[in-house]
Amino acid sequence: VLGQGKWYQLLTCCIFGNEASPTGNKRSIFPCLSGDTTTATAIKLATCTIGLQVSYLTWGVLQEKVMTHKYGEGAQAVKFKNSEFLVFMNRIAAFIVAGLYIQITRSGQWNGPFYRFSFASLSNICSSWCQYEALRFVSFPTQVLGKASKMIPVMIMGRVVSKKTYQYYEYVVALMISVGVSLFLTATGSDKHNSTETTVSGLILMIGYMGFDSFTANWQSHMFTEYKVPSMQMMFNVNCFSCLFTSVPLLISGGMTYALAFMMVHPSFATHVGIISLTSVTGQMFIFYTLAEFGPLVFTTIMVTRNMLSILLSCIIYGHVLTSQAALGVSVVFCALFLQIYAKYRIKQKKSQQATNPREQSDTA
Ligand SMILES: Nc1ncnc2c1ncn2[C@@H]1O[C@H](COP(=O)(O)OS(=O)(=O)O)[C@@H](OP(=O)(O)O)[C@H]1O
Repeated sequence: VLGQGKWYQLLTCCIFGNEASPTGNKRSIFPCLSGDTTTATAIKLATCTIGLQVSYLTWGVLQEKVMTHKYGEGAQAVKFKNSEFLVFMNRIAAFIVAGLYIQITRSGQWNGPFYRFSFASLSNICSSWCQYEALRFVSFPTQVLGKASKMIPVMIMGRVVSKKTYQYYEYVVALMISVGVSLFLTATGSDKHNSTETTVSGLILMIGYMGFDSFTANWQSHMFTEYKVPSMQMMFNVNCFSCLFTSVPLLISGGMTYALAFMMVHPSFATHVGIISLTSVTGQMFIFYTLAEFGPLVFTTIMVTRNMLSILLSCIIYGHVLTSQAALGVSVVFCALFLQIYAKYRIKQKKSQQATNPREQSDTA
């Protein structure tokens, strides 16, 4: 009787999960983007890049505005001082949207043990915490510069988490992108006004950020391949744990009461938070779609080149001239991306040649 009860089923699903459906993660968030041809893959990749760029560009600008803008009039104007609340709002919005999507499309497919999603949630929260804490010891531009080399830890973590092996050219590409983005960011003045001295604590927190961040993407990718988890279920499950992990400290510290009272007094703050959460939701939809379709390395490449592309775009729009160092940085990054595409094409060509050759031999025989 116990073995057939609803609660028993729920418990086993949480611990062991359901059996993976063979079409699991093929149920895409963006059903219009289907197909495996080169053109279809290129369209998917372009959509992921644009989606991540637009979402996180708007998100970044608004988040900075909310944290630096003073709400209220004259001498009574005050700044909002609780970044943890913004992280919580982003997670709860993502949780609600993913839940509504699953409910409306009736696509609930509970693949994989539920508790295993908590690992990605915990490491994501830890990476966010390290990132915000590091800003007390290193300047924001220095942090952005440090993140430029994030592809290498993602590759190392890929070996640890999923025993993934990378080709030599992929390490070369990662190194070239790290160097190119760093060259570009230092040339465009992104590392000027470095008022905060970089300390050992800052360095340790940045290493912590890289470790947790690379674990998150690799673990999610592992869950996608191992259990065929659909992207929206990943978003729902990870954010379910994240809501729990972020709300408890907020409630204990009184941050939740402070933030809700701030919202009541300054309705424009509530509007800003709503818009940030919305951009965070679209950002997460693109994160999980990109991870499911292309894996953690491509996802990190898009995120790493994100800052450079946005500065480059503003230079093009406003007609700013790039310094020779910045131009060199952009050239190195584009050469690396070209090298990656070319190497993948050559490998694919070699594989198809190897597959067709035996048939040709048997035909002639
Ligand atoms: N894999 C994965 N899963 C879920 N969420 C993720 C993931 N990677 C990045 N993020 C969230 O995206 C926000 C921007 O992250 P980063 O600052 O690390 O991005 S960047 O690499 O510097 O561009 C940031 O959001 P906040 O935590 O709300 O600040 C990250 O938590």
